Amino acid sequence: MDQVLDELRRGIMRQQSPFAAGVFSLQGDRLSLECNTVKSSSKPSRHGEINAIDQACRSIGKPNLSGYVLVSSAEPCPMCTATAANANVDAIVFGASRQTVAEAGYQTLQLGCVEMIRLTGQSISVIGGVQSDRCAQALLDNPHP
Ligand SMILES: Nc1nc2[nH]cnc2c(=O)[nH]1
Repeated sequence: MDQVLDELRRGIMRQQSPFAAGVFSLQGDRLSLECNTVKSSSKPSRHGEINAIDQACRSIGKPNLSGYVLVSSAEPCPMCTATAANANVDAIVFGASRQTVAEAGYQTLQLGCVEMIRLTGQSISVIGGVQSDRCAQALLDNPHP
């Protein structure tokens, strides 16, 4: 999560929204580390998690991340959770909750990551609240304009 928070700060310095994510092996080796690029790309789908999943798949040359974990600074939205499930990640780890994302003024679809994974029927572990104070602070310090 430390690396993800560093990437979030790099994104803020590039005038991006305060979200970042990475894909790591179960041993902790990094496959990708990306920030949200919705603003610079004008594409609503360019969440940090989508960028990290895309880059991770590109780096291994296949759209399958089984054996890998998605780590995100904030609770993945349904779009990102579905993409992680499509890529067969083993687990999703996140920091700030969707309630904090909403509190900072960013749009959130009120379907939680755990509920979304349950709907997929896949057995993907979800661990929320990791370094949640630091992740929440990064959002609240950089609210939606
Ligand atoms: N988790 C997450 N929530 C968001 N809400 C708006 N953008 C993002 C993003 O990149 N990640």
